[in-house]
Amino acid sequence: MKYLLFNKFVYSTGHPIFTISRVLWKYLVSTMQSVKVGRCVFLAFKLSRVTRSSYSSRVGSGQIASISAGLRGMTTASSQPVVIRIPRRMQERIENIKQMQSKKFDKLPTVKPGRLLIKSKNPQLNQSVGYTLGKFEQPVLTSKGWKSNKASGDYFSINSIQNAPPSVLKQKDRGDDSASTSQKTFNYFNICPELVKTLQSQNIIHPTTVQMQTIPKILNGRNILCAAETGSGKTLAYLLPIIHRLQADRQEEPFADTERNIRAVVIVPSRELAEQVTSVARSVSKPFGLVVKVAGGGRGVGNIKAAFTHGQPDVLVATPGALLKALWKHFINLNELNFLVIDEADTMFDESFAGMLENILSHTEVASRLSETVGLVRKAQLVVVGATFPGGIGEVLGKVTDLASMVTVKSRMLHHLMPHVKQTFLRVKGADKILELNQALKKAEVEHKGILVFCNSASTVNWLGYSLEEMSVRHMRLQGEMPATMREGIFKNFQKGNVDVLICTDIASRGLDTQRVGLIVNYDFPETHTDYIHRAGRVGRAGGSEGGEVLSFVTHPWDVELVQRIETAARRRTTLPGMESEIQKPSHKTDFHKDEK
Ligand SMILES: Nc1ncnc2c1ncn2[C@@H]1O[C@H](COP(=O)(O)OP(=O)(O)OP(=O)(O)O)[C@@H](O)[C@H]1O
Repeated sequence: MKYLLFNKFVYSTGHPIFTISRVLWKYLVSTMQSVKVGRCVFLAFKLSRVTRSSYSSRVGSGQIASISAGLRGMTTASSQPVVIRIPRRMQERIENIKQMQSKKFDKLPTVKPGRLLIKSKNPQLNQSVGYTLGKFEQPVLTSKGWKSNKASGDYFSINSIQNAPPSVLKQKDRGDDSASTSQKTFNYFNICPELVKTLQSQNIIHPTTVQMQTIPKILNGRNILCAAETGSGKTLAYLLPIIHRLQADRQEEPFADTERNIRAVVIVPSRELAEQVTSVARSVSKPFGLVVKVAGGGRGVGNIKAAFTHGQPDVLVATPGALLKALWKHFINLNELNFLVIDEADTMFDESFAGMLENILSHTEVASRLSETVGLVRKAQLVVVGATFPGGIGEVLGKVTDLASMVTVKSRMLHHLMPHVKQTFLRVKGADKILELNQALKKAEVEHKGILVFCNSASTVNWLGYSLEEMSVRHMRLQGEMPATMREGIFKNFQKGNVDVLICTDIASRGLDTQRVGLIVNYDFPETHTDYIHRAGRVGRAGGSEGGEVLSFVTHPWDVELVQRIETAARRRTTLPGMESEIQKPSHKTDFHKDEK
C-alpha cells in the first residue's frame, strides 16, 4: 500500500510517498475540485499550479522537488489534473479544518481540529469529537428552538465516530490490555466442536463481548439477566449454551423420539421474531438432530395444535399467546423444562404482555439456586434478555425465583446512542415529510440497500404505502393489524432483497435481524427513547455492513422534547435519560398484542 503524507495524516492514494507542508496543503485544498462517487470523494488538483515559481518563496526547494517527482509519477501529462482518492471521513475532516481556519469560528469552544461529532446546519453549533462538555456545562442545542414552526428545515447529525459496532470491537481497541483475549474463538467455551464448526461456516469466528460474558454463565447453570445493545449477538449468546447442554444431556442419557419432551422454551413478542429465532436455533442444532418448533399467535388454535401432532420438540420458540393456548389445551407440558428464555424483555414485561408472562411462569418451575439446575430432576434456568431493560422486572420475576440467584450481564453501551451509526434529525413540517422521504429513498436507492420506514400506527403505514405507490416506489408493508396470512413471509421477502423498502410499525423494531438494512427512516418520530434505540438498532449490527444511517423527521412539539434529550445525551456522551422509568410505566403496545388474537 502506498500513501500520500500530509503533516500527521496519512492519505491512501495508491501513489508514491509524499510529504507536504501545511502551506502547500492549504494551497492544494484551495485549488482542488471534488467529485463524490458513492462513498468516495475524488479530489482533483491542477498540476500546472504546483510549480517551483509559485511556491519557491513559501516551500523548501527540496520539498517541491520531491512533490514534482512524485506528481510526475502520478500523471504522464503534467498539465492534466491528478486524481487522488480520499476517504469520505477525511473529506469531512478537511471541511472542518477549513471552517476552523475561517476567522468566524476562531473562538468556537466546541469545535476543535479533527472529526465532528455533531454537525449542525448552523456551523456555530458543531461539536468536535475531541471536545468534552464539562460536568456543569450546559450544551447549546441545535434543536433548542425547534418547537417553533420557523425552525422547519433546520437539521443536525450525530456522526458515526467508529466503524465497527462496540460489541465486536477487539478488547485492545477498547483500551483493554488483555489483547490476547481479543482473538478468542468459540472453542474457548468448550462447547461441542460441531457447534463451533457450524458457526465458522457462517463466518462467525470470534464471540462478541456479550457472548463472552453470557455463555460461560449459562453453561454454569446460572439464572441470567442479559442487557446488551441491539445487534450485539444476544440470540447466539443464549442459544449456544442451551443447545450444547441439551446435546450433552442427550449423549449422557439417550432417549427414543417418542419420549422427547420440551426442554427449552424461548418466548418472543412477535411471530416474525419467533420465525427468526427458530431459524437460528435450527441452524445451530442441525448437527445433533434436535427438534426445534415454532408457535406463533394469530392463526387459530388448530394451527398451534398442528405444530405438535408429530410429537414434542426439544426447543420451542413461541409468542406468549400461542404458548399459553398450547398449555391450556394440553398440546404441551413444561414438566421437563430446563431452560426458559424471555427475549426482548422490555416488551415482554410491559403491561400488554406481563399478565400472560406471569401465567406462563406459573406453569414452570424456575430454579432459585445453582444446585437446582443440575441433576436428573432439575428446575428450569431462567434467561432474560433485552437491549433496553425494564426497571420493574423484579416484581414479576421475584414471584418465581430468588432474585439474588440472578446474575446480571450488562454491556458498557447499554442505553447509549450507537457510536458507529450516523443519526440525522430533520425539523420538517408534517406536509413536507412525504417529499423528504421520497428524496431520501431516491438517494438510498442507488446503493440497493434495505430501507426501513417506521410509522407510529398501522393506519399511517397504509396511507404512506398508497402514497408511495402513487410515486411508483416499490415497497412492502408490515403492521400488526394485518391478517396473519397476509403478514406471513413479508419480512423474509424483505430480508431476501426482493424489495428494498419496508414501511412498518414498531413490530419490526424488536429483535429482527436486518443485516441488509442501510437506512432507517423515522417517518413518525418514535414515542419513547426505548423505541428510538430499538429502531436505530436495525442498522449497524454485528457481522453486518458498515455505514448504516438513521434519518428522523421531527414534526411535533413532543417529538422535539425527545430530540432535545437525545441531542443532550449525544453531546454529553451519556446514556439516554429516563429509560428506566419509561420501562416501568410502559405505554400500551397494542401492535404486538395483535399477535395474540
Ligand atoms: N460472534 C459474532 N460474530 C459476528 N456476527 C455475529 C456474532 N454473533 C452474532 N452475529 C450476528 O449478529 C447479528 C445480530 O445478532 P442478534 O440478532 O442475535 O442480535 P441481538 O443482540 O439479539 O439484537 P436485538 O437487540 O436487535 O435483538 C446476527 O446476524 C448474527 O448472525
